[in-house]
This record gives sequence, C-alpha cells and structure tokens, in this order.
Amino acid sequence: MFIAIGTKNKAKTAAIQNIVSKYFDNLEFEQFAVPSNVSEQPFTSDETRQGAVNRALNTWHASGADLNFGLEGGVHEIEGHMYCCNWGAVALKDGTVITASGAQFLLPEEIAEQLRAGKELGPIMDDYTKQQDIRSSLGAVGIFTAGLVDRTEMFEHIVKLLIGQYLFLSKNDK
Ligand SMILES: O=P(O)(O)OP(=O)(O)OP(=O)(O)OC[C@H]1O[C@@H](n2cnc3c(O)ncnc32)[C@H](O)[C@@H]1O
Ligand SMILES: [Mg+2]
Repeated sequence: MFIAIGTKNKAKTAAIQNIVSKYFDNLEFEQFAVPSNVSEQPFTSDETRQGAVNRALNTWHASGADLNFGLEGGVHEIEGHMYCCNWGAVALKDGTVITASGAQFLLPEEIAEQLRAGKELGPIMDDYTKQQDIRSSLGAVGIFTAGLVDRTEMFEHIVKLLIGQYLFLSKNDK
C-alpha cells in the first residue's frame, strides 16, 4: 500500500506513520512538500480545514497513492480567546476526501497578541521557548500542556479518526 504524506514536518509525518502502521501491512511511505493554498497562518477553523483538504488533494495529484494525507494547524478566536485548532484530510485513490478535526487548546494572551499582530505561531513559539523548530517536535500543544500531549500525539488522534472513517466506508461499501 502506497501512503503519501503531504508535508516534510517530522511531528506530522511521525503521526501518520505511527497510526497507519498499526492498521495496514506492506507499506511504502513518501513525503511530498505540497502547498496548503491557504495563509501560512490560517486564522479560522474553516481555513485550517481547507488547508488540510488542499494538502491531501495536492498530494494525491503528485503521487496517485492509495492514501494521501494532509494535516494542518491553525488558530481561531472564540469570545476573545485564541485557540490553536487542528484538521486532517485523507484523499483516497479515487479522489474521495475524508476529513476530521482534532484537539483545540487555549493559547496564552501574550501569544494571541503576537498572532493578532500578524506573526506566525511557529516563530512565536521558538522565541517563547528559546528553542528551534518546536513545531516539529513538542509543538505549542506540548509546551502549553506541560508535555502531556505533544504535536505528534495530537495529530495521531486525527489520523486515527481519518483511517477509522475510511475503514467504515470500505466495510459498508459507501
Ligand atoms: O511544514 P508544514 O506541514 O507546513 O508544518 P507547519 O509546522 O508549518 O504546520 P502548519 O503549516 O500546519 O501550521 C500553520 C502555522 O501554525 C504554526 N503552528 C501550528 N501548530 C503549531 C504548533 O503546535 N507549534 C508551533 N507552531 C505551530 C506553524 O508553524 C505555521 O506557522
Ligand atoms: Mg506550514
């Protein structure tokens, strides 16, 4: 089974490899650096979902693989509070797209202010932690949950939802 991954980000890639390997055999993985065709920093849940769908479809066009994954992180505001939100999509070999969203968690106001000023969460988190490339390891979620949930674990849940929906559709011949 050929599995295409629409990112080079290590945290997202690990999530896809970890979960897909649990449910399928004879796997070949390949990463594709495809565009999301949305803002570098999505600012609504809708835009974040669209980024995941675009990545899945762009990966499908590039690979023709059996399963084509797109994962996207973004932020959105509810009643003045800024949340990080996360979406995933998988495009099947025939172009059908399945979507699922994942965890949302509150970002501290000092992070929210910088996002409103137009900065991206990735560099904001590197400044905040004085570390490099946090988005490829713990992620903002890892930092703001004291390491209880890292970015890979958060995306693993989304990938599990996507594969579960795919298996349901296959079994029920939908
Ligand atoms: O290489 P890609 O796949 O693009 O991975 P990415 O880390 O840039 O992730 P996204 O494009 O999906 O996320 C959109 C923006 O939000 C940032 N971001 C999202 N979730 C984050 C997290 O948990 N930690 C740090 N930055 C995050 C990210 O750096 C981007 O600026
Ligand atoms: Mg990105």
